[in-house]
Amino acid sequence: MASAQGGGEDLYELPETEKTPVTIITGFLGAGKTTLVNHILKGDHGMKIAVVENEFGAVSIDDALVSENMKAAESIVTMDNGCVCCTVRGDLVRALTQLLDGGKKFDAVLIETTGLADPAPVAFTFYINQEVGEFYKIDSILCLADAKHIIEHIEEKKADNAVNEAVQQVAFADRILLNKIDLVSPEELTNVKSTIASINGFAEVIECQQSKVPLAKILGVGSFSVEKTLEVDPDFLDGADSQPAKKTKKVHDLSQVGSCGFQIEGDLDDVSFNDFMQQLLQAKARDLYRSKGVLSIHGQGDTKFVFQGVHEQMNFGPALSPWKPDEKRVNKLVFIGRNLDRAALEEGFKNCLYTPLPDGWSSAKDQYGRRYYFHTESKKTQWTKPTE
Ligand SMILES: Nc1nc2c(ncn2[C@@H]2O[C@H](COP(=O)(O)OP(=O)(O)OP(=O)(O)O)[C@@H](O)[C@H]2O)c(=O)[nH]1
Repeated sequence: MASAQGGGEDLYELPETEKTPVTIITGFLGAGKTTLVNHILKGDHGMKIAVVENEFGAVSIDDALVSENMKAAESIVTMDNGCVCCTVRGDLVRALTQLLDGGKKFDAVLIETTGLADPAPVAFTFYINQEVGEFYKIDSILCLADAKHIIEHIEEKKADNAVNEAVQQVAFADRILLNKIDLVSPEELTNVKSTIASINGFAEVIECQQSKVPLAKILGVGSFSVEKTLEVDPDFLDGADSQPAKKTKKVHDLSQVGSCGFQIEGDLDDVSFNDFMQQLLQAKARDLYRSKGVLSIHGQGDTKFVFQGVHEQMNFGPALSPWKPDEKRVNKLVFIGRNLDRAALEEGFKNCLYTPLPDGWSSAKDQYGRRYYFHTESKKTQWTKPTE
């Protein structure tokens, strides 16, 4: 068998203390993983940290949302070729070996998995791949849990042979950051803590907001233990000494979960966009796990807007930097969720594009923020946008 930290014979030459510690950051979509990565990078630790990122979604938005803080990372490798747990032996191995090829020595590596990743195959990579196992060791598997939404995801029914990613993420963690406690009542907090404890009674649970936790509690903690992992998943190391294909486990079934990414050039009409999002949330907040966008709004000069949503929770505001003078105004939007109607979403988004009004028409907003249209000469007034 290949090297197994905390057990088994170690066939690799590099002593454990020389290996680069890797923190695997898991947690369902929108739980606060990127917020945690930013918190770590901004920390006053003097460590050289590399980040391996993985996005589930056709349009890459995270770059626009986190670029400023990411400058603090020594190196960033992005894997956008599907989900890290499904392509694990390809993308992840490549990303980690790419860091080695760069010749820099890092004090820590953070792997931010997608919210839909099953952490087991990610951790397994450290045992199946000789080069990865030789130079890296898992320091800890951290799971971000959104105190407001995690129970919903844990209770979600899956096909018999399919993994519930939210359960797996909690089960495999050796540290659980129970985030967004500002969004729950004390009773809800107690309830979510007992649900987590019923899945994983071994991991330390740290309550937090905005993923803010003392770094000493999460980095260099050496809390990953292969023995504990084997308690959760007795088959964890099956196949580690032979072919990866031997490891047949529950399937990672994302058949109903999809990512819809759209890009349109131009400016958006703010009222139309608001209406579009409100209607979407009214109809689908439960199924809409995650939404992210970068927008150019008509009448707002060079301000670039970003928004981030987790179910019905939406944050909207100016981006870290404005549109550059020569930058194309491309609005990007990504929705991730269950049973999403791509065509309807695309149509709805396209209808938000600002188009000039016909001659003589003007518009204003009433006291409720609703837009109405009026003809400057005839004084005709209407709610719908005039076409001529
Ligand atoms: N109210 C509240 N919002 C939070 C908290 N922590 C993070 N958020 C917000 O939750 C949203 C999602 O946070 P991210 O850090 O992007 O979550 P993520 O897990 O990286 O999301 P994915 O990469 O899409 O899976 C953002 O809008 C954050 O600002 C918190 O403690 N309270």
